[in-house]
Amino acid sequence: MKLLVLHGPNLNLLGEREDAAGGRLSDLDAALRAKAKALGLELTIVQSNHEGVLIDTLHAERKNVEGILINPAGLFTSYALKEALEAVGLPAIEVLLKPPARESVVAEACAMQVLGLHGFEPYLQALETFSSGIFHPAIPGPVKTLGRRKGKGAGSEPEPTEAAPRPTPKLVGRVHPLKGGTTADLTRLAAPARSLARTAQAGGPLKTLGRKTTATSDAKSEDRPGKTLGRAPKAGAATASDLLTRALVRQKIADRLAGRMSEAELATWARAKYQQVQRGEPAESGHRELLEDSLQSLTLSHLPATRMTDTQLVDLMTRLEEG
Ligand SMILES: O=C1C[C@@](O)(C(=O)O)C[C@@H](O)[C@@H]1O
Repeated sequence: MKLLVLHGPNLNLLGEREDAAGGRLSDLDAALRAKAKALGLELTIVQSNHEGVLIDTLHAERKNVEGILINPAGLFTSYALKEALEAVGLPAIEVLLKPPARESVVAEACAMQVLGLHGFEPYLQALETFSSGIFHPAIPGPVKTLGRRKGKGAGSEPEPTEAAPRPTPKLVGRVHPLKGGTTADLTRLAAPARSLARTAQAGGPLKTLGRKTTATSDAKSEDRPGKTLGRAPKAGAATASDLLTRALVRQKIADRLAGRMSEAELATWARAKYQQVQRGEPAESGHRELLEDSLQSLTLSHLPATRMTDTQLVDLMTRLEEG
């Protein structure tokens, strides 16, 4: 598998501008090449301080590679980079050695985001995720198995046909572990990627990476028995009309199917809702996992590589009805 690795502005000074535990950019590239060799991946690595060069590289390499690993660095809020990734339509993972000061826009066009605190681990993690085959069309994705654990081996699923879309990969919850987080929090970001790969290989529903990264969200995000639907958990939190329910998601999908909402609007809504739930806002009791999985699929449903057809949207509505 061939991958494009993009390093954004100032990463040429990695290890010089700050005390980076992992070393300099040349060390990072050496570590990436060694890991890629071990995993049987081929890398094209480009660093640039210029947004346009990064975009031109994406365009130029789009037919030569099957995936993109990008650290946009200070360009993490670039809509131009985000749109370039969307235009290219390849599975992408955003890697940031340190969590950014604010939400990454580039992450909106990526299937996953891997954040780190020390060393080059998030980059290596991303390579492992690519090599797990999770983005490969032969692996059945959660569009079919969402919310239902079939326990089948990947080999028992039929190969997707030309018409069948690629599996929907999962997001790393766009988390900010530095806000009150510790190194231990970040270790928890690394572990689920391995479990995700294993789950993908087993053909089961994919796990969320980086979900529940802080103690607070851990505590809040569990479904508590007896929790009343629609009760606002605290002042300033979600109101009943904001509450994430299966009916609400079904309504949004219906709006999209009826043309009242565009593909991109549905994806943006799903992303925002997913983030709210990750921050601990309530979801319909007993259905949190199905709702989170549905939002993750919808978040990616407008991207070429992971687009959901109308039939799949209807199928998802049915699962939400049954679930
Ligand atoms: O330049 C960088 C480095 C970075 O991309 C990282 O990988 O830690 C994080 C960005 O927020 C910052 O602008």
